[in-house]
Amino acid sequence: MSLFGGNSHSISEEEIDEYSDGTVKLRNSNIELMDQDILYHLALGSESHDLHEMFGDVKFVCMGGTPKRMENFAHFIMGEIGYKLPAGTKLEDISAYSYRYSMYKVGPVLCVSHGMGTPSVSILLHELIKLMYHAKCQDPIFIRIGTCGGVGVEGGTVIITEEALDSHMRNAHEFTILGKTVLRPAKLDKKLARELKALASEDDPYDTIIGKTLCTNDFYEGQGRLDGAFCEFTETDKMEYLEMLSSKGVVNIEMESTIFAALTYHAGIKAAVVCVALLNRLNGDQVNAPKEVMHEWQNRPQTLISRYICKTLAQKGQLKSLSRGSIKSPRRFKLVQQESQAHE
Ligand SMILES: O=P(O)(O)O[C@H]1O[C@H](CO)[C@@H](O)[C@H]1O
Ligand SMILES: O=c1cc[nH]c(=O)[nH]1
Repeated sequence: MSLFGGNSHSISEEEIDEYSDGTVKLRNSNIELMDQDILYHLALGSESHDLHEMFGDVKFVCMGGTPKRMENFAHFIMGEIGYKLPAGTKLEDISAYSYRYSMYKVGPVLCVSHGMGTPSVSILLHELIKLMYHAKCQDPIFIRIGTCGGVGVEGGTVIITEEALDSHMRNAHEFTILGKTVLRPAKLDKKLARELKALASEDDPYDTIIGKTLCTNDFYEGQGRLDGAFCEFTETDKMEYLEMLSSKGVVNIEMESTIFAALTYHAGIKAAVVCVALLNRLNGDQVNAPKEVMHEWQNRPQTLISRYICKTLAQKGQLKSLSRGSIKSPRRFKLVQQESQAHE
């Protein structure tokens, strides 16, 4: 019997046909009937802003927990794809006046902070999916660039999620809608995950692996930590739990992957989750690596995603046009191309 019973709505073959022009179709007919759609938490609206003009060229929507990480990523990707801002302008936080999320646009790349945990990511995804719809974006890809705890995996390792599991080990996300439980499949794009893995280089001074990710609703008790304000289990209980996770192929734990996978899949949008481990949970609970070390670690998923974006744009012949003739780091990109071809 299907995990999703009668209340799930996974995409059928006919529905996939709906997406064949590449634009994002909303599965909510109410939106079309509204005079305007206010994307409240992004400080944008379908009448107050020309969303097609502002965002119609977006191809990659990259998300991560903190505003600073996403601002850094925006600057980094700008250099990598050689994007030049119009003269006299600087990178601005488009959603600054929402005081909720931060959003930066670098040509076809949107960089958005999502906060911590399911409710925060869920609200953002509803509004970003509607933004893609209003802007008539074609085939956007959503990528979460995060941090996590490794399970048998050392700090600094980059982990690409192949399957997101909830705390009951289901490849699904549980919603409560009108007081009823609705389970939706939490499917990420397997081909995209493999493509990302192929962009890891043997010269990278760290490992990049693919595995299952456990998504929890809490950082402390929910992830089996002994160091929260409360703890009603023993160290032995914790280790048995982590070993059980490991025996089922779980390599990391974080807090957004199932909702991210479930909502993007429900919208027919290809998605991936790439996180760097901040510690190996088999060795402890406290995140105590030095700040500079953690900062460098957090660049690693960004490097992988940048390789993917550069490769995709180059394949479409769009890399040079972004920089109006000058690719800032051609040597680096050539290297990346060689690496990915070698892996293919
Ligand atoms: O680094 P980010 O993207 O915030 O993700 C991870 O870090 C937070 C916990 O510290 C959780 O949101 C978890 O999923
Ligand atoms: O252990 C960790 C580290 C980062 N993020 C998490 O959710 N858990």
